[in-house]
Amino acid sequence: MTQATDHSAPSGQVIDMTKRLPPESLANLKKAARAEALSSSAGVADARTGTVRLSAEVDGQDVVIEQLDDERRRGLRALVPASLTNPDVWAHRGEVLAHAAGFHVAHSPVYVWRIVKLSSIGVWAELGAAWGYLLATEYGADIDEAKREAKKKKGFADNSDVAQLRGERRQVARARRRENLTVLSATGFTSYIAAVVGIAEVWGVAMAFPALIPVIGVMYACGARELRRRGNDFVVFEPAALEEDAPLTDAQINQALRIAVPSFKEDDEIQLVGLIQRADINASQCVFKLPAHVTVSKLIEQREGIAGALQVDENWLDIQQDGHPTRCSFWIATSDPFETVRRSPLLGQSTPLDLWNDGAPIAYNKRGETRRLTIRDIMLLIGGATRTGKGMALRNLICALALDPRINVRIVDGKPTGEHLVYAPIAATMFGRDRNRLDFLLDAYEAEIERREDLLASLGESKMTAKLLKKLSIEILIIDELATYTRKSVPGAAARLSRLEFLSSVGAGLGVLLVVATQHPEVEVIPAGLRGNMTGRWAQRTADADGTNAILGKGATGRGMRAHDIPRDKRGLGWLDMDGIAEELARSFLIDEEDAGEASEIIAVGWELRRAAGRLPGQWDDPIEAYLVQMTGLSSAAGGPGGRGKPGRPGQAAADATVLDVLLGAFEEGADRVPLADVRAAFAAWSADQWAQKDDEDDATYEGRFGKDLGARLDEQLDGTGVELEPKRWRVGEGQVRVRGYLLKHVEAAHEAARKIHK
Ligand SMILES: Nc1ncnc2c1ncn2[C@@H]1O[C@H](COP(=O)(O)OP(=O)(O)OP(=O)(O)O)[C@@H](O)[C@H]1O
Repeated sequence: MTQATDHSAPSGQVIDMTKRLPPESLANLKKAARAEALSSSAGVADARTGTVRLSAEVDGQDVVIEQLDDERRRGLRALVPASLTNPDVWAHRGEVLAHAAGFHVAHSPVYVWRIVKLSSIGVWAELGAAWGYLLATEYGADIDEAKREAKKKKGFADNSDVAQLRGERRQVARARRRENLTVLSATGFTSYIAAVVGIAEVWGVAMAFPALIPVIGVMYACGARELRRRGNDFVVFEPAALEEDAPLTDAQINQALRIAVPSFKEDDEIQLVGLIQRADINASQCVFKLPAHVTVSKLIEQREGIAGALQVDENWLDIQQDGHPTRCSFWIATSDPFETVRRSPLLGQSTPLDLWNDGAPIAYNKRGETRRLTIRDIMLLIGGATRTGKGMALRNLICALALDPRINVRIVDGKPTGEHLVYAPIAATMFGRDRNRLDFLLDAYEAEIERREDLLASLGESKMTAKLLKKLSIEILIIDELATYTRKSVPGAAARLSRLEFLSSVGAGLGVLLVVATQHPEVEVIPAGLRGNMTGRWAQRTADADGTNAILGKGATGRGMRAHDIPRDKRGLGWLDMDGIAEELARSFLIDEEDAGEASEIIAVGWELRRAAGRLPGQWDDPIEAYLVQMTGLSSAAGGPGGRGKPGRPGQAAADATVLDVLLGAFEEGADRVPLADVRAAFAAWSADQWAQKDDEDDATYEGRFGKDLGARLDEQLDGTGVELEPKRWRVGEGQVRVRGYLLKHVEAAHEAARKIHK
């Protein structure tokens, strides 16, 4: 019995807490309780739950929760080995039995034929032996020999010896036929035949069959003995376990290892630890010990051969060391373990996650185990061809990040699709396709790294720890389609790459993390230096082996990680290579935003959790966004005004901004003029599609196009005001370099004139 809880309530009043919970929390609680009960050793709902007794039922105590005594409840069960009470073991045994029964029934005509054949051999051999005994045929050889001797020695036939032997044979044969045993056997045999015929006549042939079973059994044994005497192998019943679709047995494993692993010799055998059990609807698993001279690593090397011997795809097999080098955890599926799409465990989550300790659930491996990315020191690289599931991988990650308010998420999209806009409400920073702004963001990150170094030094810490999370958030920068910013032809790519490399090398210890995704896994886009710092790598289907190696590192394909062989229809499946776990195939969970709005749901929960914690964009002083606003006049917090991934003037909806607003925002604080280069940067940050330099555009063409478009848009906005706004020239620095740009007083005048007319 558990102890009554001390509290101050004067009487045993029952409060129904469930009535106070919101419906989805109640549903989650029920789900958790069910899961907890099901995971109990008995696996039934009442195995761990107890009885609640109210004060009316007990003296002197308010509420008593009586829990079943574990020891008493288990009773004898504690003495029985766990493998015998494990329902998965029984399920597997049931499958083996059912399969064996089906197999042998299907093979019964073959068995009947073999038994009849063997019995016929037995009958024939025994009749021959009886015949020889009764006629004393063993004299035949002696008589022949006597005949040959007589001819050879005297030159003419003297058959006296022969006659003597023949006489002797007749005498012996007659004596044998009169022996009691012979008479009895003959009488018994004829009576037995007469009885069988009688039964067949009276009750039918079917009833006579059981009466024939003993004689068939004897004849079968005689036939088997005869074949053994002749040295012939014979098999009547075939082992059901070795059939292609048979459930896993130790016989199968032994046979497969003998075929595929050279060091596993003919007389070697595995030793099962516990029993084979069902692991999933389509899989079995077991643990076994290997002979001392065969290690698990040898089995892993020969994975492909073992799979072939067991007649399954290599990816349906999982072999892991379990403790010492000769103890193996073996898992095999009878169909593709990644066939079924699994939904994210984040769906229905309503409480904050602790990604520092528990990690973000991003994928499942073939055994169905959840793979978690601990947001502590991870730098993740996701690569793969187009439409292979990189976006889904990021969705799993970002949705989990949204649910931990201690993490600042910054998303820089290199693609025009806007697929990440759904995350804007929780994103501390979010913008797309603006490399100038990314450069500013990297400036801010470098400053943040310095700030953190100073802070840690002042606190006497050398790196980020869980305890520091209260003072310092985790910063995570996610760049989708890295190539937009780092391809060689992109202006500033080399400098940007080296800054990203720096960030990935020093950030981890300071809680500044980097995640990049690309569909161009080429050395030019992800050089070895950057890739080497990425402690997590996830290669989804790539175009070729070079692409795989560019993501996973040199020699990855040689080690069996052939991401280019992943089937096209298995989107989201990839080779995951993370520090701390063996490289393995893993498929991202499905979060269906397109048809079911699931990402929006999770982000809404994250938004609420962050709002309550005061960690929504705008609710806290963000030095990084402040720097971006200072440099560009535009904010990209929560995806900028309106959450459209386009930076805008702080406090203004991006959709409503005018070219004059953006131009005004391009002036640095206190500056009376702005050079055209900064104006172009501000416009590109506002709307990259329209104002940023295109990849195939040289500087002169871009500046020409920009000037023309800006002039036209300003004229349009100033139409009817009588005001004209043109760039001016001035000289700067010692060299008196000529610069073109706008003067603040002109822009302000134009802004005011336009405001009046459009009011
Ligand atoms: N784990 C998964 N389970 C089921 N479907 C998935 C999974 N991962 C991706 N998909 C589906 O595959 C398709 C492509 O996914 P996604 O958009 O993530 O690919 P991508 O590599 O980001 O594409 P792009 O190259 O266009 O950016 C989508 O329809 C998505 O729903």
